[in-house]
Formats: sequence, C-alpha cells, structure tokens
Amino acid sequence: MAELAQVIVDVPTMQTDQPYTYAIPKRLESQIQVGMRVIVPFGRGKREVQGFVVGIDQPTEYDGTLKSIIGLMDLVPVVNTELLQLSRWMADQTYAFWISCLYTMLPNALKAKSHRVVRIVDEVDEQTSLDLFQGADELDFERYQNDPQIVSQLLKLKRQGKVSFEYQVEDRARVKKEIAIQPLMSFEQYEDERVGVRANAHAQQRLLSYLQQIDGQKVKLKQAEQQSGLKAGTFNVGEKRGWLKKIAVETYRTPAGMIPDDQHLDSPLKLNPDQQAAVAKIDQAIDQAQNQTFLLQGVTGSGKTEVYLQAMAEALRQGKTALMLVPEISLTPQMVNRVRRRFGQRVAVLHSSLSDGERYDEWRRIERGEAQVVVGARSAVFAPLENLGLIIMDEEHETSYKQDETPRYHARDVAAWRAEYHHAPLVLGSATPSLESRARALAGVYQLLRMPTRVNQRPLPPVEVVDMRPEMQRNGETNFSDRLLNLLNERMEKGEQSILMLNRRGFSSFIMCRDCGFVLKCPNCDISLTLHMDSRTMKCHYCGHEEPIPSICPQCQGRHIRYYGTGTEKVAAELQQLMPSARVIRMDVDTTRRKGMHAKLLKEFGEHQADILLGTQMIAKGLDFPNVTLVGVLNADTGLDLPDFRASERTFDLLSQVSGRAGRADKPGNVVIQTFNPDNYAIRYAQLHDYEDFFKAEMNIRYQAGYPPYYYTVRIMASNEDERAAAKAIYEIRNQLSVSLSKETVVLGPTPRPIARMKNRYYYQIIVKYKHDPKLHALLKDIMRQTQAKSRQDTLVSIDPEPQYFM
Ligand SMILES: Nc1ncnc2c1ncn2[C@@H]1O[C@H](COP(=O)(O)OP(=O)(O)OP(=O)(O)O)[C@@H](O)[C@H]1O
Ligand SMILES: [Zn+2]
Repeated sequence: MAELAQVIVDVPTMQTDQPYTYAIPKRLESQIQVGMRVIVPFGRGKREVQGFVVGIDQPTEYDGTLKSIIGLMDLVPVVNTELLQLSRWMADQTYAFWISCLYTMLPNALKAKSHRVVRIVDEVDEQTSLDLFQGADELDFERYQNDPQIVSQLLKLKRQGKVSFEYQVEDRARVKKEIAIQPLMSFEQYEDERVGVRANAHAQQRLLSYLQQIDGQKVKLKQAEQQSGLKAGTFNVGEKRGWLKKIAVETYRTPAGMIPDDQHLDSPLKLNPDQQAAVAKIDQAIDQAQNQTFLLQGVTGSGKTEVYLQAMAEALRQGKTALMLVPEISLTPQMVNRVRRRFGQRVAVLHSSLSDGERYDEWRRIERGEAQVVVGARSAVFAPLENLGLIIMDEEHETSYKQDETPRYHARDVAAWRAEYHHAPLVLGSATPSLESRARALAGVYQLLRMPTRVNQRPLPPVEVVDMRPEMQRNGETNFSDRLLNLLNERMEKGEQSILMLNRRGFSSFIMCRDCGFVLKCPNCDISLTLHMDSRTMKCHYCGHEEPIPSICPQCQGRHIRYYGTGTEKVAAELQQLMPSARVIRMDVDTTRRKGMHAKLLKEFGEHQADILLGTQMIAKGLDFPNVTLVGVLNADTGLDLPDFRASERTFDLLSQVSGRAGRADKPGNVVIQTFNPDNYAIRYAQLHDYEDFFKAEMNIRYQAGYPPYYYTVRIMASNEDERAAAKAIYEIRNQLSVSLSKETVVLGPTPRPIARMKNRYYYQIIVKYKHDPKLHALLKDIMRQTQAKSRQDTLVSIDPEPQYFM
C-alpha cells in the first residue's frame, strides 16, 4: 500500500500540462498536503524539478514502478484549495499552462527556486538548540528535510511558535529581523538589583524601572529606546549585567508610508441619499452572502470611495475580509491612504513597485490572517484572503486590469470567479463603465447602482472645447490656446491651482529629416524610435534598443533634422516662457521613475507648493485636490486615430476622468479641452458629461461593425524570425478554424499585426469574433496543443481572449 500524489511540474509545455503521479515516501506521508511545493525527479536522467501537489489519492496497491517525491518545499500549503481551483479554471480560460497560473498567484519570493531555513524566533531549550541547531540560530532545512525525526521535532517547535520557516530566494526576499530586548528577571529581582546599583547611576536605575514596567515582555530595541529615553549603550550594560537579553524578532517591511495606529483612524462620513442607497444594497448582499455583481456608476466626485469604504467596513463587521482592486496603484497614493486611514493595521497593500521583500511580507500578513483588507493592482486579485465578504474593483473600465502576457487573464473575470466561490458581492465602480459592463447592467446581469450627482450637489465643471486649428494660424505652433492661458493666469492670481494633461496615448516624439523625410526606426521592430531628452538618446519602447540622437540624416546626410511630437519637457519649457512666475510640477515617466517620487510630487502639489501640475495620463485618475479649479487638456485627440475599435471609448473615458479633477470642493471649476477634432463625438459627449448618449452612440457603432459587446473576440498570433514561417503558421490555423466554426462566427485576417515586427520577430494575427460558438474553445485548445508540440519550428503561437489592444 502506498499513497500517491498528483503533481503539476514546473516544465511549462503542453505535454506536461497535466498532473503526474508520484509515490509519496513513507517519511513524508504525514506532512504532505495539497497546495505544497515539492521536488520531484522528472524525465530521463537525474533532473529534479519543482512542482505543486494538486491532489493526494487514496492509498492504493501499486507495483512500485512510480517515481517518488524527493522532498517538500513547504511545511504549509502556499496555495489553498480555492486558489488551486481558480488556477485550473484560469489555465482553461486563458489557454495558459496550469503551472504558469499557479506561479502567477504567488509573490516572487516564492517563485524562483527557493531555499529554506529554519530560524529560532523564540528561546528554545539549550539541549534542543545544541542537538538541532548546533548552537546557531538557524539551520538549513534542505539538509534535514528527509529526516523524519528532525522534521517532526521542528514541526513541534513551530507549533510552539519557537521557530519560523522561511523561504530565501535572495537576500532581499528574506524575512526581516529587528533586535528586541527580553527582560530576564522578575519584578522583585529587579528591585534587588536596584539596591546594588549606585544611586547616581541614573541611566541604569532608569533601565531597571523600565524593565520592571514592561513586565517580562519583549520590546523592539528602537521602541525601548524611545519609550525609556535611554541610549543603546545602557541596554548593552543591562545585557552584561544579566538583566536583559537581546534577541532577533521578525518584523515586516511596511511599504511606502506610515500606517496610522488604530487610535488615529478616520471616521466614516455621513452618507448622502444616493450613497446610502448604494451602501444599503451592497451591505445586504454581504449579510446574505449573495453573489451579486453591482455596477456602481457614479460621476467623478460622487463619493464612490466612501461607498467602498463603508461597504468594506460592513464585511469586516461580519467577520469577513475585503479585497479592493485599483488600477496601477502607485498612481493612486491618495486612494491607498484613504483606505489605510480608515482601517489602519488591518490593511495590506500589494502593487508592482514593492520590492520582493515588501511584497512577500504583505503576502504573509494576508495569508496569516493579520490583514483583512487588501488594496492592490491587478495581481492582488490573487491575494490569499480567506472568507472573502466583498470584492471591489475601482475604475473597472481600465485596461490595465487585463494582463497582456501569459496568462492573459482579466482581473474582472478572476474577481467574479472568487466572488462566486465565496458567495460574496462584487462591486464594479466607474464614472465611465466599460461598454461591456454597462451592457450587462442593461441586460440585468449586473445590478446598476447610480450616483448621478456630485457630493453636496456640487456641479460638474463646465467644459469648453477649443479648436486648435485657428489658434495655430493666429499664434503659430503652440501648445496653449489664448483661452487656456487666460484661465491659467486668472487661477494663479486667485491662488487656485490647475492641472494640465498632455495626452500621450498612441503618441511619441520622433525625429524626421526635413530634406528627405527619413524617420529613424528601430532596427529590430517595426516602429519609430522615441526621443528622450533626459538621456539624449533615441529609444525603442518595445525592445529597449537605444542609440544617440543623430545630428546628420543617416539617409541623405542632410542637416535639417526636426523633432516631432511634444513631450512634457517641451511643454513645460513653453509654459515657463508664457508664465514665468508660475510654479510647475512636471509628472511623467521620467520624473516619477524613482520609487516614491509619484507620491512625493502629489504631496507637494497638495500642499500648494506649485500652481500647476503638468503631466501625462497618469494624473487623470483619482486625484482629489480641493484647490484645483482648472483642468486643461492640451491635446485631446492623439489617441483617436489608433487602429483600435476602442479608441473613442478610451478617449471619452480619459477626458471624463481628467475633467473630473476640477471643482471637487467648494470652489467651482472649469475645464478646457484643446483639439483638432472639435466635432468628434467622443470629445463632444465628454464635453457634455454625457455618458448615456456616448454609450448609445458607441453601442450603435459597435453593433454596425460587429464588435464587443455584441461579439466576443479572440486574437491568435503567430510569430517567427522568418516572416514566411510566421505567415504559414497563421494560415494553417485559419484553415483549421474555418472548417469547424459556426456560421455566425467571423474570422478576420490573417493580416500582419499593426506593429508587424518586434524584437526581430514577424507577427501575423487573426481576430475571431463570435457570439456563441460551442466548438471554439475546444478548437483553440487543440490549436494550442498542436502548435506547442511543434515548438522545434520556432514559431510561437499565442491566444488572447478578449484582447484590449490590437496593436
Ligand atoms: N457623504 C459625504 N459627505 C461629505 N463629503 C464626502 C462624502 N462622500 C464623499 N465626500 C468627499 O467628496 C470628495 C469626492 O469623493 P470621492 O473621491 O470618493 O469621489 P469618487 O466618486 O471616487 O470620484 P472619482 O471617480 O473622481 O475619483 C472627497 O473629497 C470625499 O471626501
Ligand atoms: Zn525595438
């Protein structure tokens, strides 16, 4: 008789994308659990790979031919039952390997081949310490994992809280330690010591009474120094005299910013009737554990955040946990701070600019149940929260919720899956919902909650559209219309602030030779190089290729090279010339590259250290500054010409979002939108703050053209360094599809992808549009399987369900 485990191995190919059966050695039988990582032999030779245990079978008779698991990587599962199921569903939905989905859910620190150590975190008796740890305070678990006696001893110590198990990938992913002091004597013993110490040795006397005061508890040294007002040296003396001992205790790295302590939290605001109605509906769903999806459609400044916060509070009151997703969290420090100020220590924050160590610490706080509220960007949707009572997705229309590499999941779908698993409501919030979500609300699949007015009946700011064509004729090339400049000056005189946005969507600065028209392109990709003034180079945004800015045209040797496109730098320079006394903060990828810069610049602006905040799209979202009464969009139309059916929707969203930053408090606001397409419908409806009519117009266009939400879409791409091979592969796929798909399904292409060459590979694509095609899913899985099997041909095939971009 033997127990068998089902293991998904870390060999991401189609052939291995299924559980393999391994025998569980006797010594591991009592410890192994589903969701743990293991080391197993794989393939011929002595190759050892990592894997995840995804199932353990009933003991069976077996003939001894199976390979055995070599060792355990974990003592507790790193993936719980829910996430394991989710990973499997996700692999199926996104045409990705199961193993890739499993790793996607884990923090980096647990991804690479990790190394485990066992550390003493609390006193263990001397014998154990000598026997097991040989007097040191940590041991290398790798060396002992196959010794059942040692393992069981360690497990016992772990249960007693005396040792911790840690995964080490690199130093930065280590558990962080801090020195603490541990009093060694009783109150009376300290009393006796005091008598022995000279009365004028004030510091030592103070230390003794401090030690009495903390009553046997260990206190972090830094904190002890603060509380007692004593210097580190005094604690050293105390240690020599045997009054205390220094120990290392585990601490968490807290990402950016202080967490307020629980006495200084914000209290909830008094809700207005719309907010109240929304919160009541959501609370009811939480209380009754109803898996309902709500679409909270509230104009900018309608107080959606307060609705989120109060609904999350309800989930906590019910003893449940809450997950809040926000797009690109580093761009919304204000939002994170509001959540932290409301829930304090119970909040964990997850986002991409955390270091691996910080992320790992936050993950552990969640996994251990110490944090019950999680705020984070896309991948936070996998936060190992148990007992979820509510999931919120703010700005649900944002494309950053879709991952554009494998596994190509959309966080909205994953959130919906988890909400269903936990019988919890899901709240999708936006001022400008995606057409897909709004259509679902219309069909009654989602429940629509509306907040059509701003808090306290403040008006939405009037929006003026300025046609830049006559402006240019009058004033020559400029980024500032007379109207915008007048308003900017007026605001400055009144001591009010302005936000200016330079729309960089689908747009880059490039150079062109005026004599021959030559444009400098990337040698590896089918795209022009972007000018970067800060590093004085031309860069490719796809492959990273970099070269100096040419002063002579490489084609005709002419000297008339011109810079096209407008960067924030150039606009800032023009602004400084037009308004010499204005204090301007510039915010773009260059000025915010360093960690924490984004938050710092926003803080400065919030403290009115500048009159104007000039930035790219990154300033459009979520900012709430009461003193901002003017928003200017310098170029509204740059995104409109992209070969993408969502171009108008994105432009409308962006303009609505950024307009919403003006006049949010008592002072009324104004918005100026500069454009070369003043009659474009996306711009006109944004001017009128008219989501409803934009929705109708855009739905009509989508209907005519057969695009989402009337159809679902899948993009299939094939790439190869050899262009003909890529084309051949995509035609084969096309043929295969056309044989078996339903009549209603439309296959567009094959065509070269709009950016046809990238990193020296040629790309071809097919777009499949379908309404209901029962065979498609299986067919696509087949295609995936076949193309993977033929991998020696060097053709890569990817399948992207509901792509957000078609470039
Ligand atoms: N019930 C309330 N009473 C008073 N002030 C409120 C109330 N609800 C929200 N506010 C305030 O109104 C402002 C706007 O609210 P909030 O930022 O939540 O809006 P929002 O709908 O999330 O906006 P956006 O979509 O533009 O980010 C905030 O300063 C918030 O503190
Ligand atoms: Zn390139």
